[in-house]
Amino acid sequence: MKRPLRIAPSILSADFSDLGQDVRAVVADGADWVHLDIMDGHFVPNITFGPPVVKALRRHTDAVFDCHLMIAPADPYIEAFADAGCDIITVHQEAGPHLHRSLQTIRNLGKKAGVALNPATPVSMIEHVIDDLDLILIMTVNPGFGGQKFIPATLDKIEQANALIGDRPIDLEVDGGIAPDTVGTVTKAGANVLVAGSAIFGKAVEGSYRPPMEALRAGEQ
Ligand SMILES: O=C(CO)[C@H](O)[C@H](O)COP(=O)(O)O
Ligand SMILES: [Fe+2]
Repeated sequence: MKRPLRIAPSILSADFSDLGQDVRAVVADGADWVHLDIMDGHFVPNITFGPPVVKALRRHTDAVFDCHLMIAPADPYIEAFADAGCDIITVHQEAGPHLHRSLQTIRNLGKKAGVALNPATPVSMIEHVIDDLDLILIMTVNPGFGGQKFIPATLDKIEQANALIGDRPIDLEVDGGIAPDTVGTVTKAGANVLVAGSAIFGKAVEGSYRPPMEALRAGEQ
């Protein structure tokens, strides 16, 4: 069963002084989801924003908010992000000792549950929670910053995650260094959700995000 290709622009590379406008623009130009990077300055060496900003952005669009929590611990904040308007809540496997509990908390709040794996974390770490997942996020850079170079060693993990998913209705997302020149290999390996920040917000053509998103779609293999 082939999963549909989705483009999820990461607003980490958007204009932080005018996020509402950039979110509206990228959705109007054809984004499937909006990817929100939540960083705490502890799990990753960078700080972004929390539930109040998610809530403020929620007023600008009905698009799916794909929320990537790079925070540890995550559990105390899951409900706040759900209430703020996240649709998909992804926690890192490395963020705490009770992944199964985190995923159940997310689903019990009526949200889709995702797990993210850092480049050094093996796919085998999530074998026993596979039926508790709606999304697997394979980090293709070390989390914390936009504009980094894709790590080719993560391709094997995309293939392994794709095999683990099998026919289950689970999205396979990649995040970091995704650009027209890397889309082919990651989609061939099985990824169907492409997160991209700098390759979309840094590549507008005459103010439109449509051309860079079309360039990503065109790279699918
Ligand atoms: O989670 C992230 C960083 O931790 C971002 O989603 C990701 O880096 C997007 O940026 P780019 O497409 O520029 O690599
Ligand atoms: Fe992300």
